[in-house]
Amino acid sequence: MNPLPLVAVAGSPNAGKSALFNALTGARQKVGNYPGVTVERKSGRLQLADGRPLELVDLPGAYSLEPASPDEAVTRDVLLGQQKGERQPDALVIVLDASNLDNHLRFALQLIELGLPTIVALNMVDLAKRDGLELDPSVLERELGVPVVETVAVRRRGISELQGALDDMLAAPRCGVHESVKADIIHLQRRAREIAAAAVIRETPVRRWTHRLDSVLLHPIMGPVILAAIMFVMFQAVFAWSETPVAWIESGVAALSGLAAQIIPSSLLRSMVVDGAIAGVGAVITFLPQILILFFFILLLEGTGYMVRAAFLMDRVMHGVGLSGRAFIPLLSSFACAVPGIMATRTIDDPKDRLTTILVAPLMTCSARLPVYTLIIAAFIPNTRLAWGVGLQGLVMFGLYVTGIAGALLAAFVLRRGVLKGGGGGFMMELPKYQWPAAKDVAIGLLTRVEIFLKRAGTIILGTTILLWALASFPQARPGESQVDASIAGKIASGIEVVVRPIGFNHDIALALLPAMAAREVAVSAIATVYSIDSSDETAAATKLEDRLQGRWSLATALAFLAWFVFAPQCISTIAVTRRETNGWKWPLFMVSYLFVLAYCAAGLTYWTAVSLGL
Ligand SMILES: Nc1nc2c(ncn2[C@@H]2O[C@H](COP(=O)(O)OP(=O)(O)OP(=O)(O)O)[C@@H](O)[C@H]2O)c(=O)[nH]1
Ligand SMILES: [Mg+2]
Repeated sequence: MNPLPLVAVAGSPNAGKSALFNALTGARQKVGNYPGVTVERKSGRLQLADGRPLELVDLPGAYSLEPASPDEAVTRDVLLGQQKGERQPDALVIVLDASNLDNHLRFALQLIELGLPTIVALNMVDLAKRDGLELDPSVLERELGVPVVETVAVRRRGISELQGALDDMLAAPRCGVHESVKADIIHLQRRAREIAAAAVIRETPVRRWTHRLDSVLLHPIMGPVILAAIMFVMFQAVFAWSETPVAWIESGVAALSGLAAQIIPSSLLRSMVVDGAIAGVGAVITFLPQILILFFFILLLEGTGYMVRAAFLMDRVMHGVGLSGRAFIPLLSSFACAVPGIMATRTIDDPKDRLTTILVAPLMTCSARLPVYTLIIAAFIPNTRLAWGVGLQGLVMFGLYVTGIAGALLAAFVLRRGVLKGGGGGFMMELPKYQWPAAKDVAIGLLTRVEIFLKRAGTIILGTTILLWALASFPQARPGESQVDASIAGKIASGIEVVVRPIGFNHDIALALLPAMAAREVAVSAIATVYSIDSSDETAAATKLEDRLQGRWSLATALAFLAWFVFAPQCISTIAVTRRETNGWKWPLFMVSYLFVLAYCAAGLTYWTAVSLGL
């Protein structure tokens, strides 16, 4: 059978390839206003006018066919048909950023030279126009020898024209120009500049907006102040905006729990559903609004192009500790989850640089820590307003994030002077133009978060919680004895408690630590489940988790627990992805050990400081 025609979407970073891919296939690839968003090939289907299907692949952006980093190598291998288990594409769609034409044409010229049937999508013409730049696509068509279609991927403008051009091209494949450009980079650059200059119809010299904004946002003093202010507002919002939706979810969970208790006759099954599944998973689900608020901000900052400026501002600090500017984006992604963050280090070319970034990535506060932080903060930090209406709870959260970042910088500093000594690459990425983020991108980003979160809750968190419920329910306690203390889980926890008592941890925490390795949120569901099992009477079951914690833990213990979670590598997926990305067990083991040691010391230090302060 004839395989589907395979068409690759290729071009320089941040040209809008993924946006165009999404517009053509209806897929939901991540789109963000900075280079290096896509680091793996992704494929999708679309239909040609005659009903034939076509396979489209979205590739990581590259500056040339000579790869500088692992993600660019993926692009080269796919395009040259050297990727294992994959055929060479039958045709190409090259995406160009109209307002950055000479830079992007350089790679395009190399691609056209491959001799595959090619279409050029002259993308982002809206931004070019906004900045006073008008281009003539027919000149480009003539110079490049391939069809050129103007597009605005995010508004779906030019998409049907592009689809038409694909139809024509696949009906009668026609190769690109053969007038070979000398392949060395100087010649390519010169030729690219000539073509770009020839295509200009009108250009107003001011690229106004970007310059004006950058003079403020990248200002050596104002810049960092604004960055800190933005982060600060973000964490305030996490608490300030979430109250109402959290209350809704809480009452929903309570209603469900009551309903289940009514329907299911008193039995082990009822305990499993009410104390295990609903109490445990319900306690975690409550934190969805906070996570979404945080991501709303992150998506806005990514979409506007501000994130790369933040990287730029941080570049000096990063260099100071021996990380490259390129480490910023992977570390930033790690605020969502260290797994994609560690994968994103493929954009870093220097191996030691990359390894350092991988090893410190788990110190960035991932969204799985948010439920743990929020629960403890809500229970132990009073909701008071300090000067200028700043909330204390948000301030503590901000502090935890900053501690994680400081820990990462410190760890990188030590690693770069010890085991991973060596020069760092100084590559800084180009700054994208500012723009309003597309509402759809933000919506898709949030939806993806909801999906990921609910999937985790329904699988790994539910599974671990039920397992813990079983371990905490058997063997059954004799009358007068606490069920949890009598159970297998209780016995294991007592063993762990011996190790963690010096840093102020109690039996509850010892019990939560092991299952929380599956996912950090399980710390919350584990505590909720255990309390639920231990309080058989109805009034206690209605008490909020926070209130029960207040009754059982000291403030010093709670703070030590927070400090532990800033550092501890409580996540099997992170360990697994580190093993995969470093091809062996050496580095993941190293990572786990140093992080546990750090966590233990930090928690101990916090506990004893708090105790000596009389908290
Ligand atoms: N105004 C405007 N913005 C666009 C257009 N196409 C893409 N964008 C935006 O440009 C940014 C980059 O788009 P992506 O699709 O992530 O770019 P990419 O080429 O896949 O980038 P990498 O995966 O990093 O190589 C995003 O913020 C998009 O929303 C366009 O035609 N007009
Ligand atoms: Mg992309």
